[in-house]
Order: sequence, then C-alpha cells, then structure tokens
Amino acid sequence: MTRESATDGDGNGTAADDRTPDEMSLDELREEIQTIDREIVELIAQRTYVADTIAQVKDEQGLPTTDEKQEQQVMERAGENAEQFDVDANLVKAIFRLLIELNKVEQRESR
Ligand SMILES: C=C(O[C@@H]1C=C(C(=O)O)C=C[C@H]1O)C(=O)O
Repeated sequence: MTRESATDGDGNGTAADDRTPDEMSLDELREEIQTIDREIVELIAQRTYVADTIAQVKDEQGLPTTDEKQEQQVMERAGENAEQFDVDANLVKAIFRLLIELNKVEQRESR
C-alpha cells in the first residue's frame, strides 16, 4: 500500500483533494487516523455480529463453539492478506487471534 492510499480512508487512493500525505497537516492526518479507527471498530462489530449468527446456527445443529480447522484457515488468510498489503504478518495474526478469542468468549456467554 502506498502512503497516499493509506490516508484516504477508503483505500482507493483518492483523497478528498489532490494533496499528498506530506502536504497535509498533523491535525488533518490525525483526523484520517480517527476515521480509520472508527471504521476498524465498526468492522470488528460486524465480524462479531456474523460470528454470533454462526454460533446460533452451530447451536441449532448441535455443533461445538470452537472449530480449530476454521480458525487455522482464518489465521492463514490473515497472513496472506498482511503480505498482500505489506504489513507485518505476525502482528496481523496476533490481532486475528484476539478477534477469534473475542468471538469465542461471546459465544460461550450466549449459549
Ligand atoms: C465464527 C466461528 O466460530 C469460531 C470463531 C472463529 C472466528 O472468529 O473466526 C472461527 C472458528 C470458530 O472457532 C466459525 O466457526 O466460523
């Protein structure tokens, strides 16, 4: 990912104006971070909601909460996506490990 596409918030490389990140002020760049941080939390909420739905389906089918094979696939994809976007794969995997644990705790509490 280029520095330009990292700061437009929608990943398409087109900021609201034509300035490069170097031409933006510290406050403007921090506003970009604020928007991105909100989107990250929104995506976590969406992921948690879908995982809750999966938990309900599993409950109806008498399946256990944890699916280690699926977790391995999620972790593998996280590593691949990290490489594609040139970020540290181990750190991204650590984040996904936490997201998986978050879901499993929620699922155990609601069953
Ligand atoms: C959401 C699921 O349930 C659990 C949570 C997972 C996740 O957060 O990605 C993956 C596997 C399961 O241990 C699922 O089975 O897909």
